[in-house]
Order: sequence, then structure tokens, then C-alpha cells
Amino acid sequence: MSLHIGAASGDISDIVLLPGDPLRAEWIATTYLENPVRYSAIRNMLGFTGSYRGRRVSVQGTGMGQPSLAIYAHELLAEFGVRTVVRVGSCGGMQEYTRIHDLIVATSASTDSAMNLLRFEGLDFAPTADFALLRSFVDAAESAGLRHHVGQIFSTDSFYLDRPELRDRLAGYGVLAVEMETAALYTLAAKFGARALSVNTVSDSLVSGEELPPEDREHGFTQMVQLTLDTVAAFS
Ligand SMILES: O=P(O)(O)O[C@H]1O[C@H](CO)[C@@H](O)[C@H]1O
Ligand SMILES: O=c1cc[nH]c(=O)[nH]1
Repeated sequence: MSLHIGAASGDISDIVLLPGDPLRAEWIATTYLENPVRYSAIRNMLGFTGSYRGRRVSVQGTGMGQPSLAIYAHELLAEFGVRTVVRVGSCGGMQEYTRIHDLIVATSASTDSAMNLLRFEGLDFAPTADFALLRSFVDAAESAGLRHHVGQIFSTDSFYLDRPELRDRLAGYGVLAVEMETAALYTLAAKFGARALSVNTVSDSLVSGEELPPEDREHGFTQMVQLTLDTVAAFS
């Protein structure tokens, strides 16, 4: 048991899906996993383990933002022997062509967070996905014929940005979408020598203003979750 995850040693698989929303974690576990067992409910940040196509898989809510995700990712990687972490998140599309329901596969993450500037004493670390995991997911998305985009994402500390023009500038440099956790996930996976991938469904478009309601963000991302589970089950 760690401070924020109330599981015994061995309760958690070496593969963990990481939605921000703990109720999305519950939906994934109860919808897709066989024999799901809840291993933690500390602070209502729910975590479950079950099996998918014969492979043991866990799913753990992370909360919103890099400081929250970093707590759960650190404990999973440092204390529970987790080797593969995959964020299954929502994001805001920043390009005209990154539309609602499209999948965004993050190769890397820019951030306005100071976490890595402090960690690396001003050096500008480049948080990057695991290439083999990314390639497997993208191959699966192509085979399934799903709309997806592969490229850079923006992990912001501020959902409500005071300077949206900075986000617009990033869009001008080809950044696909904005969310709040990927930079920390990729950084911590690098620290612990684990594989990481961040896949996000576009829940709102910053270009058109369209948006999905909260209930869709909780239990509507069927294509992303199914494809992620197929990928990790086949990969390992
Ligand atoms: O839907 P999740 O996975 O929480 O991800 C996105 O949604 C939250 C903001 O609404 C942030 O956590 C952002 O990264
Ligand atoms: O962080 C996020 C997540 C979804 N949509 C946004 O606009 N921002």
C-alpha cells in the first residue's frame, strides 16, 4: 500500500490505463474487464484490476493536472512495479482538422508547467512517448479505420488560460490539442524506465466551439478504450 493507492503488493497489473476521471476508470473496468476488483478508493481516486483477453490489466484514475497525475504515476511506477502506463484522456482540439471524437496520439508534450524546469534546473526536457507502443496503437487505429492524428500535444496547468494567445501560437506550430497530464506522464515513465503512451479523444474543439457533455467524457470514449486495451493486450 502506498500513501495514495490503497492496494496490496500484487493487486495491480504491470500495465495500467490512466484516465483523469476516476468514474471513467470505473466505467472502463466494469465495461471491458473480466472480474474487475477495485483495489483502491482513497480520495475516491478509483483503481481496478481485471483481465482483458486473458491479460491482467489495471485502470487507475489520476485526477486533473500534472501534480495530481504525478502522485499516482510515481506510486505505480516506484512502488507497484508498473512497466506500461497509457493515458486514456480527453482533450481540446486546437486545429480545424482535430475534430470532436478524433483520437490524438501524443508523440510528445509541450507544457507551461514549471515541474520539469525545476526538476532539470532550467534545462528544457522533451517528454516523449514510447515509440513501439505508439506504433502499435497507430497501426491498430489505421486498421480499424478510425480518425486519428499523431503529433504533439500541449499539457497545460491552466484549464482556463489567462493568455489564450499562447495556445494559439502553439497551434501555429502544429500542436494538435490541449490537455493537462501528458508531459508529466512521459517524464516519469522516462525516469523509471517504463513505457508510456498518451491517447486522448477530442472532447471539445477550440476552433469550432463544439463540446461533448460531461457524461460522454465519463463513459463515451468506447473506440479509444477498446483500441487501447487491444493494443496493450497484444503488445505484452
Ligand atoms: O478527461 P481527462 O482525462 O481528465 O483529461 C482532460 O480533462 C480534464 C479537464 O477537463 C483534464 O484532466 C484534461 O487533461
Ligand atoms: O484540458 C483540456 C481537456 C479537454 N478540453 C480542453 O479544452 N482542455
